Amino acid sequence: MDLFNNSPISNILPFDGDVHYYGSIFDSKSANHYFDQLLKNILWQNDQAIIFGKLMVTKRKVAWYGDEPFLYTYSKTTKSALPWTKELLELKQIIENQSGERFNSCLLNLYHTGEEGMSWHSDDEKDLKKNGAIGSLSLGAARKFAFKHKVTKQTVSVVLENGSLLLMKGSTQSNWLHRLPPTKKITTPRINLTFRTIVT
Ligand SMILES: O=C(O)CCC(=O)C(=O)O
Ligand SMILES: [Fe+2]
Repeated sequence: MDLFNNSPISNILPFDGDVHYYGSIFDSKSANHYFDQLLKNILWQNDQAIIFGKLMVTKRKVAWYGDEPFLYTYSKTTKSALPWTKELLELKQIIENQSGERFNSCLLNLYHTGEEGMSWHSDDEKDLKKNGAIGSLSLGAARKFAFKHKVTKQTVSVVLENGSLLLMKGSTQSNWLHRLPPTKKITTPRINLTFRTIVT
């Protein structure tokens, strides 16, 4: 772990939200270790999405883990959380220590290449704690991540590096959308973990 590169940094949003980019919190050896373990040990499944009113299977893979078999509903599908793996519990602990927040669940995404991304949305489902923090850990290929204000349409973007932590909190999800834009320039995979709090 890089203990010298983790001082709380300033808010990257100009108003109406709180987003902190910590940069890489792991050296590349640990980041690669976690990437390999997660690729192997997570139960990756194709996601479903409603696109132009039609239920489609996405290329991106997802997984859902938590303290309890929490039900999480989005895009009209409901998933029950699987029990934490050893690596996920280690990562949860590290991110809780870094951020000073507590989480009870984690949604994982596997993007095989840059051509897979995620379109504009906010993580404001009713199962999630209102204004709860979301800790986002990125492993593998560096990808651009963008925010767009729901009213002013102002955008802000940040590159999420291998081993990096991004913390979204406060009113961010109420006021801003975010997305992972697709790009043909990146041909290698990326895993993203978003640690969340489900209301119990
Ligand atoms: O892949 C990412 O960095 C973001 C994923 C995301 O926004 C989500 O899972 O809600
Ligand atoms: Fe999200």
